[in-house]
Amino acid sequence: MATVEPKLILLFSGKRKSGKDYVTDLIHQRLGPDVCCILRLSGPLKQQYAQDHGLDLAELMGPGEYKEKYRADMIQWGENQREKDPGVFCRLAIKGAQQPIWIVSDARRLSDLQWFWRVYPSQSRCVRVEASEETRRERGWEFTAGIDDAESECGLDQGVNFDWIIKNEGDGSHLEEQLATGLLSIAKEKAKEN
Ligand SMILES: Nc1ncnc2c1ncn2[C@@H]1O[C@H](COP(=O)(O)OP(=O)(O)O)[C@@H](O)[C@H]1O
Ligand SMILES: C[C@@](O)(CCOP(=O)(O)OP(=O)(O)O)CC(=O)O
Repeated sequence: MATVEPKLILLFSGKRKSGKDYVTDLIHQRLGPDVCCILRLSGPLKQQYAQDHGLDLAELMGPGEYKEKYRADMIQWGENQREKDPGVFCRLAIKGAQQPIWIVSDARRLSDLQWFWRVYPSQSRCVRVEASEETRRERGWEFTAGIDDAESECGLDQGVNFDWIIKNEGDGSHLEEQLATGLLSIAKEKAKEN
């Protein structure tokens, strides 16, 4: 099925356990599956990695220790693929998307953002989910050298002027209010463009 030209692309990034999946799931629930879809750059990466290495894809896609066991090698494997073709996982992730709003839940590198800025310059907005290390630890994060100090986690720490920053501390008591305000602001901006 051909990919439909989107009207808006929200490119989410954030540290491990900052709440990227949690927040994007909430937005997806709010807007509904007819209006928006969640696209994961890690989806096609994990699919190919699992196939190449004879691993359990469902486990790799899950939140547990299995993914963490292979994360470092997946990162290296993925970067090797990106060196050959920077947009490879972006193209695969959007394949067949039909909804007008795309939520990319896991942008990690400038090359990810640059691909969307180049191919969909007027539709792409960068969103950062932020949480303190304390909150992230409460959610099960532990600093891991070679991962939390590498491009996969730090690639967007500098040099990006985010269109929207979402603070997702603790139980996210102010999260709903931020989502309502942020989505309304983007909708108003898009309405002015058209
Ligand atoms: N605002 C929140 N309230 C309650 N639980 C949250 C909140 N944000 C994240 N979580 C939980 O924290 C864990 C990590 O969130 P997740 O979205 O998987 O992080 P990321 O995708 O950034 O690694 C998950 O168990 C998720 O349900
Ligand atoms: C190799 C990866 O794609 C693995 C990403 O897996 P997830 O997207 O499941 O990670 P978190 O949700 O942040 O815990 C990272 C990369 O550098 O491409």
